[in-house]
Amino acid sequence: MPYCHVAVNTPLPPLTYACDAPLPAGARVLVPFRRRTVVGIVWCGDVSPEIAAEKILPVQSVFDETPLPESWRDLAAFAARYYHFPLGLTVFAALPQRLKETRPCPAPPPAYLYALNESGRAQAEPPRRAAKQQALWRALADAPQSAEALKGIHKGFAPVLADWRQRGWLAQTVREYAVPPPVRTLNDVQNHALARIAQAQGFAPFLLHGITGSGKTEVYLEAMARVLASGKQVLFLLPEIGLTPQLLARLRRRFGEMPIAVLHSQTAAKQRSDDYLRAMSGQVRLVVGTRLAVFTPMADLGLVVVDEEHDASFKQDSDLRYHARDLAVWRAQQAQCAVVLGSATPSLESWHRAQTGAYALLSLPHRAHRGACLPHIGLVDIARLRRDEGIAPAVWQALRDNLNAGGMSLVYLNRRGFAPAVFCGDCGHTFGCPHCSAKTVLHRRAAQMRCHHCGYSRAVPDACPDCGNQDLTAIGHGTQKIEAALRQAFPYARIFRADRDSIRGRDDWQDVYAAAEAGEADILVGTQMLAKGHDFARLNLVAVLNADGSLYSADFRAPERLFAELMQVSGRAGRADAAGRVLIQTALPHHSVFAAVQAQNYAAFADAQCAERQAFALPPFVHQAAVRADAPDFAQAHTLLARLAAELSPQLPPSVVQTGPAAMLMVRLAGRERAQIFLESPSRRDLHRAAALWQHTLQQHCPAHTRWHIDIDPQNM
Ligand SMILES: Nc1ncnc2c1ncn2[C@@H]1O[C@H](COP(=O)(O)OP(=O)(O)OP(=O)(O)O)[C@@H](O)[C@H]1O
Ligand SMILES: [Zn+2]
Repeated sequence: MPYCHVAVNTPLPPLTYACDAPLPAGARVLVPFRRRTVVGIVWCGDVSPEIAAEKILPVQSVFDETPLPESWRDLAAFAARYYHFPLGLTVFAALPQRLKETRPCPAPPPAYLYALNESGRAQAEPPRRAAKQQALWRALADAPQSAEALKGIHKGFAPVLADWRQRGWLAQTVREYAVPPPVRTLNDVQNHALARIAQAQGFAPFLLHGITGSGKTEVYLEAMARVLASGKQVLFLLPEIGLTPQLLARLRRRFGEMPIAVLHSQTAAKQRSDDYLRAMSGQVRLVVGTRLAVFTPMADLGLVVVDEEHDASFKQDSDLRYHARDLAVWRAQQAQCAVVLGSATPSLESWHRAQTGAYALLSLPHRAHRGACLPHIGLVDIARLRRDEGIAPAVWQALRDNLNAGGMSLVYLNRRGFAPAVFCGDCGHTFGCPHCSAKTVLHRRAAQMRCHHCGYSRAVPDACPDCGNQDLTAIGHGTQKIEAALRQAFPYARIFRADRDSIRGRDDWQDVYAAAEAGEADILVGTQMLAKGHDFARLNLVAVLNADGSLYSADFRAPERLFAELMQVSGRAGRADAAGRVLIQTALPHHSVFAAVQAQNYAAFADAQCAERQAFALPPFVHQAAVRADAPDFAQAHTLLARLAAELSPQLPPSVVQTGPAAMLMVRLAGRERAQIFLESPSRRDLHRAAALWQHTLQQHCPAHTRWHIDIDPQNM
């Protein structure tokens, strides 16, 4: 009897089942597991059993679906190995919801074109009184028609079409999509970058470093167009908030009716599995999405693009802690195609690779729109200044002047809610989250105090729980409070706020965009949502209200992140004809990050940071892994790691340095306290050996109250 290995959604390695005939690897099956029936993916279709044959249960049923291709299985296997995460869990993390369910998930039918065939033409037209049917008939006699086109002629076309097809009057062909001609001509530097990408043979990683507004997106679009025109597939990854209606509209403009799979966490389950399967079968050639889209099976991948490659949202911070950019590069290598990582402020990891020659560097040093230049960046020292509603007098003045002159302004702060802290002026009581080492944030409209880390919320207290004082003070400013202050100061201005509270669905975005794009907004107030990727011609003033927060952080990536954030948001100003101006409020105007931001010289900043990282033996000069444990009580997590560290230390490869255990920067999260150990080595192989050792040990020695995980290339401390 044949046996197979099946990956199921558990930490166990693939399990052995019996089957009637060898099964194709990648097939979706139902298998009995712990007295339930679960979905599994056949990992090896024909194996010899390692356990007694009578103990092996049979596969219950095999879905009649196309198996997941080998390239996809290799990707999942690689991710499981690299991130030291169980294969079964990795496989299921990479599948869309519908494919994890115990029912068939048929592939959606391809898009067809319909036309009358010989026998159809031989029939009489429908009678005149059925005017709509007659219109359908004529269209079908005229030329092949898509379902959308027919719907435009007659909303109720479907039953009519079905009837005619049944009578054998119709021919149907799978619809082919051509790539429309380019919308605009690229400038010389864009063309140069495009040519390098287009000429690449085999695996070819590029770092496209282009300042904000330099036309990187246009380069991606043209590189994508060439690959799509050749019939191959393209994977285009963007950060969580880069997937805006504006970008989708740009893709539509460039690629016309060509189907695009758009995959992100908010895509409806049915749509996601449909798109997934369409990409797998090659029906859809262009896949656009956030980090999870990196797992889309694509049979004929010809190009991978990662926009804003430095963005932290490409790294998943739970379960399978993968970095979508890094997996994207791996996929390009697997498919032997080009991969373009683009950014105005590349991650130091990618920059370093471009410096050492591992990636080819392409540069777009100027803004693309003729006449647009980089904005002027000014610092507003707020250490000694009195601020009114969190805004310095110079910034108020600039906003007022710009409003009077008919300009559009963006007020940026990285803090949603009304006020970041509420406290009691009498006894000093502050309102922390009971589950995290964080303060709760006041959301005034919802009349709640919320924790932005775990989602805890409570009603706004009437009085201080310690001393009964009813006069509680809200300190600091969130987007809601700033919006209120701006509305009061400029009652006639058209003000829009965009943050995760005000923007829930696509329509909310659409409203803000439509207004901003049409130049019908005077002031935009918002968080990172507004900082990235947008291109509003009238926007000529950016005010950054709180830039300093992260400079007090102990995370060595803080300056890199702040620089990127400030360059991004500054980059929204002056992208078209209006000259741009940026004002950054800071209490630390002499900090070196601000000098670099003012100079708007990424290369100089990156080289200085790299020199520092090298001196302190930090990434990208060493590779890191974090081993973390969390428990109800810090001591439990700490003790476990300390004990195992002492045990494992003599077994580690000599190049691996092990530090800790120490508390995570935010110790308490959602009721658990967290400790971590860092493993560092200049050798990837040694690091992986050490991580495997830890994984193996923790699997055997972790007490029930403690959870653990390994984070390879951790981005958070
Ligand atoms: N060759 C060109 N000729 C004229 N205008 C161009 C050209 N390329 C791009 N643009 C325009 O310049 C602006 C910036 O282009 P694009 O959005 O592609 O830049 P980007 O580098 O992707 O921007 P960012 O990273 O800041 O989001 C857009 O308004 C775009 O339409
Ligand atoms: Zn919390």
